[in-house]
Amino acid sequence: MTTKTVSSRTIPGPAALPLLGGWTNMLKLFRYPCTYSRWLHDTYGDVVAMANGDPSYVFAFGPALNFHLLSQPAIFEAGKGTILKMPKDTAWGRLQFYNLLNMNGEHHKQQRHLMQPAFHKRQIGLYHNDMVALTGRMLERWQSLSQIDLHFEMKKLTQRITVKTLFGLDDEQEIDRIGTLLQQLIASQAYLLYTPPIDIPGLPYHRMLRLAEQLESFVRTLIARKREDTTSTDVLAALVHAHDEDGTKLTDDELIGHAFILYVAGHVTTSNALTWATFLLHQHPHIHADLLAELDGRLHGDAPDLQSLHQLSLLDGVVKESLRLLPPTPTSMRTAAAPCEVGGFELPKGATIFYSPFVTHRLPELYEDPDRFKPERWTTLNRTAYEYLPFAAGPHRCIGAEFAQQEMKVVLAMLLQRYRLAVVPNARIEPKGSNLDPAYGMPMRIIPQDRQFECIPVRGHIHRLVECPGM
Ligand code: HEM
Repeated sequence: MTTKTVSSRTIPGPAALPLLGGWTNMLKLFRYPCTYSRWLHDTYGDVVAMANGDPSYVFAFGPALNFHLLSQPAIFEAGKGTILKMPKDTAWGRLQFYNLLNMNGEHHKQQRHLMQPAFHKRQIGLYHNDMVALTGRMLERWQSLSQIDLHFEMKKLTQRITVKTLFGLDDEQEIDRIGTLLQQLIASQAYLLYTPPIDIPGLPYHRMLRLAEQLESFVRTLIARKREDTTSTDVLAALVHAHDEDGTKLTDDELIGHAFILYVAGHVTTSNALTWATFLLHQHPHIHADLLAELDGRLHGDAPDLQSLHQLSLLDGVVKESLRLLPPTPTSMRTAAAPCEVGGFELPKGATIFYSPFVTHRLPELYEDPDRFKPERWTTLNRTAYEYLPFAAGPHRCIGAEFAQQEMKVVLAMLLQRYRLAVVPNARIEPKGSNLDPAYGMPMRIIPQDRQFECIPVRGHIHRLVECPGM
């Protein structure tokens, strides 16, 4: 066993403003997770305190500290937001309690073990037809349009794919109705930061509880249906029938909580990843042309089947590289379950430790020309789980990683063969917030695929994040 020397030095980092403490620095991090975290790393090094050296809020950078943090779940716990204090005997409390992202230890291990088969490669193959059908319907609809907000369209598509594959619904109106209910529920969470959790009509908390009850009742009915029907191939059906070696199954409350978090964790991240991948391709006409040649050569205008998805190596590189450059979860965090050591500094129990896939992905010692979009690098490059981690690493690694990559490939392959999207000239392009949403959308003109690839100049914060030849 190696003994670590613990430093008595103050942890380096930015100063905090009087009275406001570290809040202004936190706000900068939540608003600009990429540029701010990169500045912290460049200025202060691998371990940074967010305010005046306070060890309760620190940032840990680089593959070695990613490993330290993510491979020791007993010391560095996931989740632990304030929402966990919500009463567990409400519909909303149950949704939060039965949520992989908030679970730790044996409980997390057991629940994850039960959920894993629903995300096995073979099982994800069963969701393929839904991904193709819903993408095809969106592309048909685009035929009558000349301009779209690609981000809005991708959100709608991934929302539909998630609801369809999760619940196995066939009726499009029902898919949209449940999608809207889930969206309203997510949006109502934001009010919890400003308003008291008091269940009185008219207050946001009351509204949130009623929405959670509606969702709960809808999923309970579906669960009952799926228990009867052993032929369904959706995620919920797989979870309903999943069991441990000793026969243990997921309870209804657990199933409802997992269904909700799969929706929350699955669609925003994937829609942003698709938006940025498409944008990056349009800023790189040569790569765009090469990718279309690869798709033409294998698919001849058709939707990809599962087998051909594995043969499209440039498409694979494009997906990997866009997730490297603009990962939809650029930073995340863990909480110290006990006093601990990080990078030679002692941290107290309860300390919040942030880590950054984004900064790791931009380290020049790991990635040559780190700010350039070079999908071809992935034909020879091999990186460890802690050096390339758009889906995190360790026991909480994204359970939907294969699902998301399959979905991205299906959508990109179908979209690019049919249309050439061109960014509206001079559009303001700015990835912001904890999921890198394009803050001003992604306005694009729709042109039937004519292979006249061009790089159209844009303005905005994106120039600080990606070096494009034409930008
Ligand atoms: C490009 C798309 C996606 C990205 C970039 C992404 C990223 C991540 C990351 C970084 C984490 C770990 C967070 C942490 O603990 O620090 C995570 C966890 C998770 N993701 Fe994803 N995700 C994506 C798509 C999906 C999809 C499609 C699903 C479901 C269908 C999903 C479900 C989950 C769940 C349930 C967890 C919690 C896992 C656990 O705690 O054991 N994600 N994701």
